[in-house]
Amino acid sequence: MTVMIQVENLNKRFTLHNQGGVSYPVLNNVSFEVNAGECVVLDGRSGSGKSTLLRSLYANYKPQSGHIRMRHQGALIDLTTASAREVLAIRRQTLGYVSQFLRVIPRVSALEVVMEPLRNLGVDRDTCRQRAASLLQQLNVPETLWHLPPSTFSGGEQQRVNIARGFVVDYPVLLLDEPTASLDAQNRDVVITLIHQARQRGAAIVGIFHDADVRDHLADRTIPVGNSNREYAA
Ligand SMILES: Nc1ncnc2c1ncn2[C@@H]1O[C@H](COP(=O)(O)OP(=O)(O)OP(=O)(O)O)[C@@H](O)[C@H]1O
Repeated sequence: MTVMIQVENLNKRFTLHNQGGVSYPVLNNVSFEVNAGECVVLDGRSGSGKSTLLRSLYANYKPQSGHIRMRHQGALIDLTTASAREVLAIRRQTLGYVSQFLRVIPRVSALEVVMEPLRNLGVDRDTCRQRAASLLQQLNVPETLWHLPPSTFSGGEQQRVNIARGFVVDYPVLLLDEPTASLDAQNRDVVITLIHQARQRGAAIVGIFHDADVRDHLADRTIPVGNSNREYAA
């Protein structure tokens, strides 16, 4: 078994500088590992820190202490000490992240939005276009929308464009924050299939899924997230 993600004694605390510096812990000594070909689901009540953990795994948040190691080109690299340049390289080649909402870029078509991560790897335009079109088709995004910027798309259409963008590269590690939240049953099943396929090709997947059905279909394991004894400090 190949360990792809190794989290060790992770501590994350937020400090609200505009609220008199009040600070509170969200993640307390979190440790776990995820192997290639495994899908683990973060489990905890609302506000327990699931998204915070996922964003920390994407190096959006810097923890106060602990380690987050990702296998990138064969070696485990600690994201908590990696340089900005290393983090960008890891995101480009190794680490995919599907957030809850699409970050809409004005004037850029849905097809281009989906193609971009593959283009950034130096893949030729035709291959990128074919791969992006195939994903948009699978996710039932009507072809009439492909050449329009997604800013006017419905919530579910934007989410499907976001999912296509997240799956256009065969990332070795995938982080999924509620990818099925605004989807109907048919499209939810397409996303479940895409996640299954990613797992089968050996991706390590960490997800947040509130839908119990989706969790049951996908979870090899759940990782409890939570801090029942939050202590506030000024
Ligand atoms: N950027 C931030 N600054 C300050 N506090 C934050 C920040 N992000 C999250 N928090 C706080 O950290 C706690 C955990 O939030 P988080 O979004 O990780 O929870 P969650 O488990 O994903 O919740 P949900 O299931 O409702 O989406 C919450 O109390 C939230 O208010």
